[in-house]
Amino acid sequence: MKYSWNVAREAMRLSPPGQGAFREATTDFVYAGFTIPKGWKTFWTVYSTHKNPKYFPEPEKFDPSRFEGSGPAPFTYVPFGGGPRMCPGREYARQEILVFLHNVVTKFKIEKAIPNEKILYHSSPIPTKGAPVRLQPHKN
Ligand code: HEM
Repeated sequence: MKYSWNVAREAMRLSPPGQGAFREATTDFVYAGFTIPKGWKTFWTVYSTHKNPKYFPEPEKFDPSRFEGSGPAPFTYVPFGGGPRMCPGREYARQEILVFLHNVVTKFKIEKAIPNEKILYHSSPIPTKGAPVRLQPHKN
């Protein structure tokens, strides 16, 4: 189910379920010209990392082929975080997403009821109208 997972990954790139997390600087460091002193709280963001055109050309375009081959460079695609505190539920989430996708796609034609529905980001992305869909069972 490589292609299905690439589709899911591209969806999580454009609309990450989690927006990032806090970290405490364990030492003084300089990032992009800013000095971050030891002990400061920092927030790493998933959303802006995923939209970096250096790593994701045409970042607004939905393109699952980005994940083919060796895929994005390390720490440029981080829906589950990275490093020692990376999401321990990521493999379970992958299985859940793929099982759900498989059942919906093989059984139904799915269509958004509100094509350009707005998404609000209250930490997690929330479709303003609840993302209603029309499902039509396949004929065969
Ligand atoms: C699409 C689904 C999910 C996404 C996008 C997601 C994303 C994340 C992110 C971004 C973090 C922070 C990682 C960091 O600070 O570096 C995290 C942490 C965590 N996630 Fe998930 N997660 C998902 C599903 C799950 C599931 C299904 C579970 C459990 C069954 C889970 C359990 C946890 C736990 C316990 C942490 C804290 C880890 C720590 O601080 O050491 N997550 N997740």
